[in-house]
Amino acid sequence: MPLRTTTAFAPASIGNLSLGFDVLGAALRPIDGHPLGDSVQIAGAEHTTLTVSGRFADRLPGEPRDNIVLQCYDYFVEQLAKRGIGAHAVAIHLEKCLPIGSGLGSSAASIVAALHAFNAFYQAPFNQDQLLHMMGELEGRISGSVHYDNVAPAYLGGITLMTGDDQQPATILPAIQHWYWVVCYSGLSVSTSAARKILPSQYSREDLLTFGRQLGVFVDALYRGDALSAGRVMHDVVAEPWRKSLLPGFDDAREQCLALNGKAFGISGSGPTVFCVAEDLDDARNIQEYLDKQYVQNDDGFSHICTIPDVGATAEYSE
Ligand SMILES: Nc1ncnc2c1ncn2[C@@H]1O[C@H](COP(=O)(O)OP(=O)(O)OP(=O)(O)O)[C@@H](O)[C@H]1O
Ligand SMILES: N[C@@H](CCO)C(=O)O
Repeated sequence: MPLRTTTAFAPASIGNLSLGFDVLGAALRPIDGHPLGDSVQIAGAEHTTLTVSGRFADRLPGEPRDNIVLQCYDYFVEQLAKRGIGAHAVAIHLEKCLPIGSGLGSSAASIVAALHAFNAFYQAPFNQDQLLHMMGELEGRISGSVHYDNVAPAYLGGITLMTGDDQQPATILPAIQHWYWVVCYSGLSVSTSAARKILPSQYSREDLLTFGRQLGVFVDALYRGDALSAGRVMHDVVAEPWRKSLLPGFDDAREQCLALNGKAFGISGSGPTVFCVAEDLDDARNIQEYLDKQYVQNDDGFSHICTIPDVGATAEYSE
């Protein structure tokens, strides 16, 4: 059967959700209907090439070999070879719409779109958990340590809980259906690897107990649809106290967004994007307006009001 041109899309995501450092993540879909994420197209070719387009394509490494998408291809081909499957040369095109170092899971969206597209192109040699494991490995190369809290929601959709089990790296939790998630990217860039290096290597017993309690309460609250309890425990004792120094205007933004009826406020992934949960669309619009005026620092910045989609990455074929 001839291999058909394949295009995959993977959405932006929030890592950590404040209370779940490295173990919770959520996919994002703007309510205005415009997709927020990266796309990768694969077509059969004589030589393997990578081309790029999209709003943030000019911020990618100049050398194609340094692009994580080409590294995904090499890794995918290695894994195919282990199963005795030969690879074809392909023309790869990345549409890079997420800003790099934004906290919106930009590298994860490229990785997920690429590996989902390769897998679909080769007619699904890997199952969902195997592919997710590969995505985590590639994300680890970029950020300095393997963490799934962007690749898992970008691939699976929903709110995901990382299990620590290679056989099934993530499981999907129920989302609070009426929550709006306002995300605002300031326009600055924060390197995930640098934002991990500034964190302490050890934490106090008090922080350990807070982390465990919050995570337990949050998961229980999601299963019971208890928005009040879920929102109340969204506090970050692991990263935010250290990372907020990298985010100009963070404390003011939190104070104002909570005063505008925000139910929880925090850093998206390693920042500088922040998120605020609102229960009402008018509140979400007021919060967005405030963040656009006060948190955005330059022309690269933007904001969206989002919900959490049930579906993560998608793939389609064309002739
Ligand atoms: N396709 C790609 N998309 C994003 N980053 C890429 C890509 N290819 C290579 N890179 C490089 O990977 C690194 C990504 O850095 P980092 O992990 O800080 O960003 P990020 O994934 O965009 O962040 P975040 O998860 O916070 O959105 C940068 O050095 C960037 O140049
Ligand atoms: N959990 C990761 C997410 C990075 O986007 C971190 O906070 O370092």
